[in-house]
Amino acid sequence: MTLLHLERVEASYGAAQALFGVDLSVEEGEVLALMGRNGMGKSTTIRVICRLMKHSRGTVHFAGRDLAQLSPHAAARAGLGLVPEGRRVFAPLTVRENLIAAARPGPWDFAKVTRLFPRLAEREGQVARHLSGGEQQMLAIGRALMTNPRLMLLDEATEGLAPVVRQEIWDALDAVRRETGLALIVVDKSLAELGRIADCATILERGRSVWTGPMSGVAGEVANTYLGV
Ligand SMILES: Nc1ncnc2c1ncn2[C@@H]1O[C@H](COP(=O)(O)OP(=O)(O)OP(=O)(O)O)[C@@H](O)[C@H]1O
Repeated sequence: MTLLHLERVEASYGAAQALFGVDLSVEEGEVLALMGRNGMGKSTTIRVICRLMKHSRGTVHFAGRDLAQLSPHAAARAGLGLVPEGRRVFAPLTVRENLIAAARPGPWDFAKVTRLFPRLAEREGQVARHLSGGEQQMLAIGRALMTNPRLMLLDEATEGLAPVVRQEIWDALDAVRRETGLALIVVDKSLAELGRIADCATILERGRSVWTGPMSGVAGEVANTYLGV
């Protein structure tokens, strides 16, 4: 079943149009890599899906529902779990408080999230501002999982982290998708790491979807033309 479907979506920042026609679909249990060079509209697309920004044209449907009139809060309640750019956690709260504050009913709870990220279990009483960057990112992912989303969106979840920590996060996401079949949209610069986890890809160029296909197709001429790699 199609979980998320965007058709000819356009969106602007004031007078500056950023999206000119984004089409994408995510099926239940599917991992979609949203790709494109810098400034091509990936984060804006994520914002539109999560209702942090309104679209001016086109349609956004999630689980059969038109999202046009939804607030960000209502979108979260409808099952969209965002891990935003820049590791947003509540700095003065402990790891446990951060997780519990996000909790909504479903299979993901404190025990399950801390089994996925044992480092969070070890630091459950520590305030978030004293965590390392990687631990803060694990906490941001943990918070999104605690909302028990139907679709989790990760915008540059491993940016700026050491390779060993990146690996730990990708392994955890891989386990989430294998064990629970949670659908994901992942934005990341690393083609190799996306190749490990994504089933399919949509590539944006200047705010438009220009290529959609299986992740294995993002190689050779496609990667060269649209991603410059
Ligand atoms: N807050 C903003 N105000 C005005 N324009 C913006 C704003 N944020 C992004 N833009 C513009 O919208 C376009 C798409 O930006 P967006 O951040 O969605 O791209 P991106 O593909 O996520 O890029 P990156 O890989 O660099 O994060 C760009 O031209 C960008 O300059």
